[in-house]
Order: sequence, then C-alpha cells, then structure tokens
Amino acid sequence: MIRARELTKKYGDKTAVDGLDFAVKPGLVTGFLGPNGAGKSTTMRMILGLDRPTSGAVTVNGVPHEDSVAPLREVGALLEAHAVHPGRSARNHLRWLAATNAIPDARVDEILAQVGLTEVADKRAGKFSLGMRQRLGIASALIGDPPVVILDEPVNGLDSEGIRWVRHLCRQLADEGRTVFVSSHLMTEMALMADHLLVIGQGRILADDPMTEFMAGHAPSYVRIRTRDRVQARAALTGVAAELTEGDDELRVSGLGAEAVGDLLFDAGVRVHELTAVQSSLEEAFMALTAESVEYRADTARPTSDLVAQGALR
Ligand SMILES: Nc1ncnc2c1ncn2[C@@H]1O[C@H](COP(=O)(O)OP(=O)(O)OP(=O)(O)O)[C@@H](O)[C@H]1O
Repeated sequence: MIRARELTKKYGDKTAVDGLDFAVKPGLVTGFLGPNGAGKSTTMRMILGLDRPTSGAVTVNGVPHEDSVAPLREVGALLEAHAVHPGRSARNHLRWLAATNAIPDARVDEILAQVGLTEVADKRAGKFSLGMRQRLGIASALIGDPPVVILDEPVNGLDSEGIRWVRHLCRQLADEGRTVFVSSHLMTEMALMADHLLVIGQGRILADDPMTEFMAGHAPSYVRIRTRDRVQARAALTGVAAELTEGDDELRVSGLGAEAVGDLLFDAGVRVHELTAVQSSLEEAFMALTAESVEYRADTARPTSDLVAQGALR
C-alpha cells in the first residue's frame, strides 16, 4: 500500500505536486495518468524517497521509503531515467544490486530468465537496445521480490511482444497481491492493464476511481445512427433520448440503448443505414478530463477529440 497525505512539492514558485491525498492498494494495477508536467515523476520520486516533500508525507507499507532498511525488498521501481553503468553487464549490475540489498545471488539468474535477458546477460548494458534496457530496469525493480512495484513508463521502447509481456507481468504481480503503480502515456495499453486509475493535472487529483467507474463517468457511450431521414429520426427520438447530437453524416444518441433506438426508428418508419453502440475510449475520456490542465500544447493541436469538439463529451 502506498499512502500519500497532503503530499506537496514546490520548486521555487512552481507547485509541482499540490496536496495529493491517495492510497494505492495491493492486489490491483493502478494506472497513474496525467498530461506532461502534471507531477507524476515528482510524485513517484517522493514515494521512493528520491525527492523530499515540501509538506505532507508519503509512506510505503506505513514507512517513509527513506527509512527502509533494505529498500529493494520493500519497493521495486523503474524510473524513466534509470542509471545502469554502461560498462557493466546485465548480470553484474543485478549481482551488485543483490549484494547491496541482502538478496541471494541465485535470484539474479531467476530474474534474468523472468525478463527474457538470459542470453544477453553477459553483454555490456551500454550495448543494449532501449527495449533491453527497459527489461533490465524491470529486472532491477523486481529482484528484491518487493510487495510494492512502481513502474514509470515501463512499455517505453518495447515492441508489441514486449508491451504484452509488461501487461501480463503487471497482472501477475497484482494477482500475487502486490501493489502495482504504473504510469504510461499509452492509453490503449493503460485501458487493458489498469484496474484503478489515479489521474492528476497540475499537481492535483482529477480522478481516483476504479477503471469501470472512470469509464462510466468520463467516457460516455452513445448510439450512432446513419440515415437519410434525419428529420424523421430526430422527431422519433426527441424527448426520449437524453441528448441528440448531429455529426457530419451521423446522429449521436445518448441515454438510450441501441435496441431502444432501433425500435423507435422502426416504429417511426425510418430507414436506417447504420446503428452502432459506441463506447468512447480511455484516451478520449482522459483528454476531456485533463483538457483544462494541459501545460504544453502545440498551437495547431486540437486539445480534445472530435467527440468533444462535436459536443458529445461534456
Ligand atoms: N527539479 C525541478 N526543478 C524545477 N521544476 C521542476 C523540477 N522537476 C519538475 N519540475 C516541474 O514540476 C512540474 C511537474 O513535473 P513532473 O516531471 O513531475 O511531471 P510529469 O507528470 O512526470 O511529466 P511528464 O509526463 O512530462 O514526465 C513540471 O512543471 C516541471 O517543469
């Protein structure tokens, strides 16, 4: 369990993390999301005792991480810029970590096999591809068999097979009862991986919900209709549907299921060319939720999805 209370970090005038209160629970994969500059890395660094809070506190299993006696056996972490000596082999790097954390040497070969690096274990880490470095970083995080695992952008640089592997690994770690706290900018991956979401923007919590509740609350579903008889279709649905929105060549109906919409249109004699139940994606929900707190945005970038622009997400 990771517990933050009024966790705050200021850099001069800049408040990077602004009074965060949250609990990351064991047995779940908790996704940590936020736009660039939201304060995710700063929060993770404070959890790991690498940065001191300006005020407030964060504990891992009840103890501030810097007070931990054998830190790698308490929390395993992969940070974006993890340091491995380029001249050292993967095996020697892990052996050094094991030796300095009272972890048996036998664990090194075990963890190398688990992350798929056995064959390159004696290669210098400086020669590793980004994907191999990520795997070594994950091996370093897991070598102490920790109950709490923190992974900052773990799928960065991994190919499709590697991404699937990280997803399954996170699921397995959570199923073993560990606390798994993961950040990623890849929303499709997060949607598949996380049971719970903690979303921050400008250092503050925007959402702290189970994935299913988050999607129900922020990623609305609607029924898409394509028909040439738009006027008739609107007439049939007005007053029954919660909301009717006109798209370029479609009508979007919220507040009614596809069956009900189909029946109403059939009863009204409307010829329908498409009727689809649509669930907005996690990415659309995230963009809508964080639109106000995006720190850096290209002038030409549309801040939110077409859905938002067309008024279907509010
Ligand atoms: N050492 C520092 N000195 C000054 N400002 C900092 C420092 N570290 C972070 N910040 C600022 O604090 C804010 C939060 O940064 P942080 O790196 O935690 O965000 P993030 O959510 O991890 O972003 P990203 O997704 O881009 O990695 C940003 O505005 C950043 O510029």
